[in-house]
Amino acid sequence: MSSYSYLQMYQINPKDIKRYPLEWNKIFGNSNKLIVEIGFGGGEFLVSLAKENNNYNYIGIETSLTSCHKIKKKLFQNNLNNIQIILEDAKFAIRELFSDNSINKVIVNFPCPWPKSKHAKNRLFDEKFIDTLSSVLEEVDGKVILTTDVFWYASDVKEKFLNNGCFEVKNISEVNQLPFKTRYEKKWENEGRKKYLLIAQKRCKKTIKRLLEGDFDLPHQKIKKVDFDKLQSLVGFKKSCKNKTIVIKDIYTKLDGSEYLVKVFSEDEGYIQSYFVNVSKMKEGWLIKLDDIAKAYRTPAVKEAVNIIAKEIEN
Ligand SMILES: C[S@@+](CC[C@H](N)C(=O)[O-])C[C@H]1O[C@@H](n2cnc3c(N)ncnc32)[C@H](O)[C@@H]1O
Repeated sequence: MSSYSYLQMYQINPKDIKRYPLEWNKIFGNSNKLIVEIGFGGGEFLVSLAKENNNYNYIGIETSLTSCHKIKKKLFQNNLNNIQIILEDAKFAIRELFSDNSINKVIVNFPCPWPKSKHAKNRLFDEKFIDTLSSVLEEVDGKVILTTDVFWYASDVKEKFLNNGCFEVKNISEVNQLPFKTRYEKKWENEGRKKYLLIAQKRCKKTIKRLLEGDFDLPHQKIKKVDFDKLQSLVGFKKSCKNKTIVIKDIYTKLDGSEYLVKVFSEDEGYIQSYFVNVSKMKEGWLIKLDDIAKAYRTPAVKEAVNIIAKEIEN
């Protein structure tokens, strides 16, 4: 296992990252091609794939902490060091943590289709995510392999890949079984459902704009004096502008009044983070900064939150 401290099996600590996207070759300690599975669930597929073929590096991305715990056990049991696990929303992780032209295959097995139109925003494959894929997949050879039990979902994703203009998409085909059975495959088999395979292959050169570009210094501001009434009245503050939203939920005070913690929720293009901004007394004036314990990516909304708090409370 590599000595990179920001990737301790699955929890990335943005505080330790000096450069985005991540340098996966250095993390794995070799230059093998990358295969990413999104939503690996029980991890059956990813672990079997990594056991079978050691010539690739594998990355699993999941939003479920339980799934990450489960796969971690399997990695230890099988002594596998060619898999890294990321606990994160794949739409964010794939865009911010992978450079252009860096992933050989993205595999998605039985994603939730979110059938109701009011839930459509939760579907993994939307126009923006497909645009991300058009940049991070390897040119010419890079592929997305989707298996689903829902035909309309496969058709919908196919149309989105075609509309993007960067992909050659094969006809949706019915498959008997995956090379390694997943929990959901078993579940749908027991219900007698069919399985559909969609393969989209990248056919262009593309780059996209990322949130985590530029400077990653700890966001901070200094002011001479604090207006404490204004500070207390910040609870409930909300501001939205240019794909960013900042909401202040609460303020906690140290008993001696020398330090305040402002609880913030912020959103960049749909990616939500929650963290504290620290307001603390210095020898001269006050320092407003992202709190040291915050595990927040230093996105534009996080920087904006620090700037807004400083501006709003200055006396
Ligand atoms: C229906 S389950 C399928 C699990 C597994 N692939 C299987 O076939 O058994 C979908 C999985 O995707 C994960 N998931 C959903 N949205 C995600 C996202 N945006 N990023 C990463 N994982 C996601 C869920 O936590 C869940 O474990």
